Amino acid sequence: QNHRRLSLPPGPKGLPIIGNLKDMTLTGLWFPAQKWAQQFGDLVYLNVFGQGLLFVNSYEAAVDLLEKRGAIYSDKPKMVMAGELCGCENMVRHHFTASPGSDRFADADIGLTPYGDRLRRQRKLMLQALGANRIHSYHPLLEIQTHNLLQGILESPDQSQSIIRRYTGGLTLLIVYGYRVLSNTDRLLEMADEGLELLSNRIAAAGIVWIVDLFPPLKHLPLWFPGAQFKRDAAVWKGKMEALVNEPYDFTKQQMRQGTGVDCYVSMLLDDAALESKDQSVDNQRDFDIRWTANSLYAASFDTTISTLWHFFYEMIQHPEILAKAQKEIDAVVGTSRLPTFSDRPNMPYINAIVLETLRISSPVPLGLPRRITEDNVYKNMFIPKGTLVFGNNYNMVRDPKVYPNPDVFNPERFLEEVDEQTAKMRDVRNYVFGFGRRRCPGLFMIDSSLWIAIASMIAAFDIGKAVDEFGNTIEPEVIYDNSVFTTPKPFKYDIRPRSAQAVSVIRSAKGLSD
Ligand code: HEM
Repeated sequence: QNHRRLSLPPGPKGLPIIGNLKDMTLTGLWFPAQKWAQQFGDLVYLNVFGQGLLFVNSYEAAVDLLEKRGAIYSDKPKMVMAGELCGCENMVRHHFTASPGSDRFADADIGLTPYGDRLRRQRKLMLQALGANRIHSYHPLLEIQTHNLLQGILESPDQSQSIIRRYTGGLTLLIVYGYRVLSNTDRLLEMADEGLELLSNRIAAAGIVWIVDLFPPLKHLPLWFPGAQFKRDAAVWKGKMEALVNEPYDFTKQQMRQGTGVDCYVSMLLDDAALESKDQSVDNQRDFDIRWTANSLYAASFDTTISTLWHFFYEMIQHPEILAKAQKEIDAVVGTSRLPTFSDRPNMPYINAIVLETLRISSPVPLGLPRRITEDNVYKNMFIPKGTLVFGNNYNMVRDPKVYPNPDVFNPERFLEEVDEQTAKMRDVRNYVFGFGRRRCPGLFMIDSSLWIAIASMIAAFDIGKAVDEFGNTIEPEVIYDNSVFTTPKPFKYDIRPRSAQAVSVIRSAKGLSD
């Protein structure tokens, strides 16, 4: 075809056969990706062993390709390792990858187009239960879970890092399954943590190119075969991933049968389904879809939430003046005799601006989750071959100095400036960090609420500053990334303490999970 003569988008030069393998980093791929964007422009193309990788670096190009041409830019990479071998095919369909045509799918999807139809069905469920008009149903749970977070930090400020991890995992288990995590050694929480570690750093990491994904016939290697370690790993990982999907889901169903459940993602959807169905039962397909979407939510919300919260702490430590200004706003609106609630939100624009700036500076999924283009395509005279993996480089977009002057500085005020409508639209960070078009993050209303209440409550209750070591020296916090998909920083030390004796009693008396 003629357009095959057009040139590919520009990018760093690769080597024969391995292509740009050496340019790929296992962690922090968004850093070189930003440099390539500055050097080569809106589209950057690389190849690894002949597999094309396209980085979409500007909002304009993301809208043109990922939204307007969504029909061919919304597929997910086929990852034999994550999907077939590790058993994640049903979950990763929306989260990381897709593996159409597997047996398990065929069972539940007779007569339907395997890819498009399932995706539409499952996204509909997620938007139904997590859409703007349902999100207020979760507010009581979010407030209670946040009180638990504050109480945990109050009792053990030195362990606030692990308390935040527990809060984040527990938050998702609570809103998705109505499951209350009451101890650090909760079994489901530990299972989920391990499953996620496997998924994002081992199984489906964006920077890792599994040899079996490049050469799918390798999946037939016998387990004992030298070099088939990936298959042995996969067999173990698969069992773990399946337990992670089934156990919490079965818990919710049991609670519902006993009449002891709370309103959560799974129970709301099962109730909706039972209302819709004539015989009051939930059909297998719906059951399957709810089960797997629920699990995807866990995976999708954990690292993203952690990333935002740790960046929030880092910025508060670096900018005591911002923390003080935020506390002043809270004291004026909420007072000091109670904690903030969602009804205070409209009256606290500065806290809102901190939430937006935290989302911007953390860009938790900096390169989006990879898509796969299903047809050859031409854009601005550049040829993009079918099968190319496509990354929406939102990390670069939220650092565009034309839209966000001094982009590397944490400055909530940028969201409070009076600007014309067009500039305000371009500055809306939610247009970037949640991705684009048909695969845009369905959790954006949830995170908007959960992040707001967590940030507002922590600012109301605590002073946060630099930690001091045993010799009295200040410890400078440092953000070091050790994840390949999300901007989750490694833990760093900080000092956190209640603002006053009154804050202590307000925190202690707030309604928590065990009340
Ligand atoms: C600050 C927090 C979050 C950020 C920045 C974020 C960002 C993203 C991004 C960039 C994508 C890929 C979109 C694309 O391909 O264009 C995504 C997908 C997704 N997110 Fe989020 N997310 C966050 C939190 C959450 C939460 C809390 C949930 C669940 C409650 C969630 C559920 C999902 C799901 C299920 C997908 C896959 C959608 C699909 O492929 O169709 N996310 N998210």
